[in-house]
Amino acid sequence: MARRYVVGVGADGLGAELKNLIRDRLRDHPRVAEVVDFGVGDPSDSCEYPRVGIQVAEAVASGAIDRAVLVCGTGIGMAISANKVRGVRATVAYDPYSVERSVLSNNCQVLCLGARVVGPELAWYVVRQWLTYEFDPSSPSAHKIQLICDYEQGHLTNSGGDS
Ligand SMILES: O=C[C@H](O)[C@H](O)COP(=O)(O)O
Repeated sequence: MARRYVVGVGADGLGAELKNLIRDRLRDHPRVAEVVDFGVGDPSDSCEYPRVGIQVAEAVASGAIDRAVLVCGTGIGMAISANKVRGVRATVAYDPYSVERSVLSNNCQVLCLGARVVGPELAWYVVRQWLTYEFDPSSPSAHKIQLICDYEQGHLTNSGGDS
């Protein structure tokens, strides 16, 4: 039996309409146990993207939600904001390979989309594909994620590479 996720959704005004569409469709998705909507719901809402992105990422970090979809104009501001929260890995991705690797290589819990970049059906396709993947903690990628976690905790001492 495939795991079912508690999925958070959030947006600024530019992303509100696409976020609402994704939210409504996620509610009927078999891999989704619950959808938590962090707003904003109205395209005229002037709430800045970092306020929503950080709030949603903190919910991921605390374990209140498993994964999240964040939408702004490009997805970029949401990804930057969410990645500031310790333990959270967020990415913008649209092509199938990047969507797959964002989970299987990078264990990203947050997918960010740009409402001014993709249409609603491609966005929904990407979200559905993203839900099919689950990170394997025993994979060879796991220790690389651990290095990021170590850095976040102040424990990464080597600079790596050729130095
Ligand atoms: O990344 C930021 C988003 O695209 C946001 O929706 C718009 O930000 P701006 O108003 O600063 O361009």
